[in-house]
Amino acid sequence: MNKYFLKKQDLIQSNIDKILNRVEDENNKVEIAVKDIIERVKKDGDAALISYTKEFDKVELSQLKVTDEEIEEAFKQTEPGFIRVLEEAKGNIIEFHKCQVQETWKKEFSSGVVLGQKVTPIPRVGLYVPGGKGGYPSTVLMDAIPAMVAGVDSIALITPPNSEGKVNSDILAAARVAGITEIYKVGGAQGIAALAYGTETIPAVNKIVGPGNIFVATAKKLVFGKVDIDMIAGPSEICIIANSSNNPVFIAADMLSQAEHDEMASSFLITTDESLADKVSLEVERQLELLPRKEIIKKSIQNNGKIFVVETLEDAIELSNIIAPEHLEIMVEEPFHYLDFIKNAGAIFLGEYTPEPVGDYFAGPNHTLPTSGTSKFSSPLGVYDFVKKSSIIFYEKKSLENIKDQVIQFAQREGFDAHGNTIKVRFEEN
Ligand SMILES: NC(=O)c1ccc[n+]([C@@H]2O[C@H](COP(=O)([O-])OP(=O)(O)OC[C@H]3O[C@@H](n4cnc5c(N)ncnc54)[C@H](O)[C@@H]3O)[C@@H](O)[C@H]2O)c1
Ligand SMILES: N[C@H](CO)Cc1c[nH]c[nH+]1
Ligand SMILES: [Zn+2]
Repeated sequence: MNKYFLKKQDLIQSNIDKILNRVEDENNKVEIAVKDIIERVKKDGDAALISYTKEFDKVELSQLKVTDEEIEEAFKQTEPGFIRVLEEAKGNIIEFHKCQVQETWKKEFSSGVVLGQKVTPIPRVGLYVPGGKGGYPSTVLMDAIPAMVAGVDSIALITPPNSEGKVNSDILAAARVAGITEIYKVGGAQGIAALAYGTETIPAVNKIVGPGNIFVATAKKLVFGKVDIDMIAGPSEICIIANSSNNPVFIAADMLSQAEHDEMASSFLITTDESLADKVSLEVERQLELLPRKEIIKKSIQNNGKIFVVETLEDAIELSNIIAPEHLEIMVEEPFHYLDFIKNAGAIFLGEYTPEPVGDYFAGPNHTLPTSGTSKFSSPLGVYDFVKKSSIIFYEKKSLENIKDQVIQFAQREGFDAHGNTIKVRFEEN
């Protein structure tokens, strides 16, 4: 694994972006391809979806919508033990997300003046659930539950079909557990375009959420404006801060957990201890040979597996804030002590006994998280993503009269007489 020795003066965003290969490429091939896909879906609707599914997922679909019978069948076929796990995870996810609910509020700010904010669920949302090898039933719960807690009325879920033209049965079982019934067998950029612009079969949505590979993340970026999106949730990332007191076996296992997702996933270790860096590097090589997805992992580690050796723990934190990782594990002793200094991370895992996959599957916080440095300005998927707000304003006659001159003066300064007239007609003889 590539090792970098960084001194304090090296900790500059542009340096780190170069090392991480996060430099914007104007000839971005993925973006060019995704633009074409979106245009064709806008023009040809379902026919484009079927054609792209044949090209990318290698399967010819006769229908895009999953039937109720398919959902029931998948649910019945799933081992009861796994349904219980889904139910238990669902319970944890609901409990966590209920804490995010924002209520409508209004209060009398001064006599006869009531102001407030009305919170309303977004009418219709689209959830993306990645295909992946075994599908992502956990993402069904993570995408759907906050939408339901927010009170969204209409929810469509899309996911790529498998080689038999079916949706993975664990995804359907998770959808049944979550209570999602509108499901389409389409993924990638074409699925995102369908949700944004609508096709004969798929009615357009107001907002698209959920993670996916680089094609999905790029398509979400490009349809933003026609619809809202949650964030850029692309290939997974893990960054671990550890020192000599930490176990290299744990660190390597945690790094490999995210490398396993995708050839473009990233795994970083930041440490003050060079001998730990070398132990982790060897341990990664040893453990990956034992894993079934070793070919993907090798590519991911080759592309984006990096170890940074820094001089102090303070530098480690500064570097982590520059990287702004999706997942940050703080393994050092007294991890809570460092929490205040972490500025940018999608999710923060504290201590040696909180490996990242606990958050992927079970703890309750959302696993749909900002990647590629976007945790500098984005948050985990949450109930807040599924609501919008309207301001509430009420003035009694007397209260309006008290402030009439100020409003009229503002209107005059901006040259908007019609604005000022709305006040004048109420208080002056016509
Ligand atoms: N950030 C998060 O919160 C989060 C959560 C879960 C998963 N993930 C990420 O989601 C991703 C899942 O990726 P995946 O590939 O398994 O599933 P995916 O559903 O995201 O992508 C599969 C689709 O990509 C499209 N595609 C593949 N090759 C293409 C090409 N050459 N041209 C155009 N389109 C192409 C196809 O339409 C295919 O159906 C991983 O990167 C994983 O790390 C991220
Ligand atoms: N680590 C992913 C988020 O980046 C979520 C996930 C789902 N299943 C396994 N992992
Ligand atoms: Zn994961």
